[in-house]
Amino acid sequence: MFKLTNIKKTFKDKKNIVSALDGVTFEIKSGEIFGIIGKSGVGKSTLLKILSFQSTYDEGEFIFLDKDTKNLTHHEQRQLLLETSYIHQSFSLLYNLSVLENIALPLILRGISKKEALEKSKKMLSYVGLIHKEKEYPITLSGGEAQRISIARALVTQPKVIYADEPTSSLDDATAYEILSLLKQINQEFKTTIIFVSHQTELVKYLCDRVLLLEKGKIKRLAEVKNTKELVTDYESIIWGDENVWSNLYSNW
Ligand SMILES: Nc1ncnc2c1ncn2[C@@H]1O[C@H](COP(=O)(O)OP(=O)(O)OP(=O)(O)O)[C@@H](O)[C@H]1O
Repeated sequence: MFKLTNIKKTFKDKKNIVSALDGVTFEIKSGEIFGIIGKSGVGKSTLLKILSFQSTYDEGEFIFLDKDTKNLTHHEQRQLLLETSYIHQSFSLLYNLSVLENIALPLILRGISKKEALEKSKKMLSYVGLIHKEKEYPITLSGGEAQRISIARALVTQPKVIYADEPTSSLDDATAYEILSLLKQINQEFKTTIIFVSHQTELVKYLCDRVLLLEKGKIKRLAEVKNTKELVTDYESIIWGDENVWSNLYSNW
């Protein structure tokens, strides 16, 4: 689905030239949950911005859905973008729209009638378990609820890929696992490719099929993770349950 070959990206400020990505080559397969990790400043955000078409690259080749992304027309780029969705650490909900309207927004922006958009959004709201919140405004939501709404909004357009940029960084552990379980469920049910950037290593191990470790703009390691396929539905069971998810996570890394 994604094929990057020798991607390079530098930033220039008044004094320095910073090599943010220095010859990065890898592929992401359709239906995969792919993690990107590394210390602060190694190039994770730069890579995610390139993968999600928010930033250009200086050298190399980036193929997405069999299309070379270098010389796309505005229309071609928009068509590719329509296959993608993004969830953020800060949820990025619009606070003057209701929960349901937030979810419907990407559909309305794509020209779908408000009636149809709201119907589809209600289904998504049920899917993420928050139909009782449809008339509420984001200010009333907990962090976990807000992220579920943001996931519903990402999913309502039936994207081929969801970019998840530190989506659990501002959540407590239990809620973070619930959110990752939801992403795992989405991946299993809809075959959505998920690209997950996080510094929370245990969560990366829980969620991802393969993980890319960046160091100073280069790939240090790219390997499969023997993650558990279980969905975490009950936090207590993680710690005290017979099926000890924690020990699976730790022993397989
Ligand atoms: N717009 C920019 N202008 C100048 N330098 C930049 C810019 N964006 C990133 N950089 C530099 O590129 C390097 C990689 O930055 P990047 O944000 O990709 O790292 P990161 O791994 O995402 O870090 P963090 O985990 O702290 O977000 C850093 O040295 C950073 O200072």
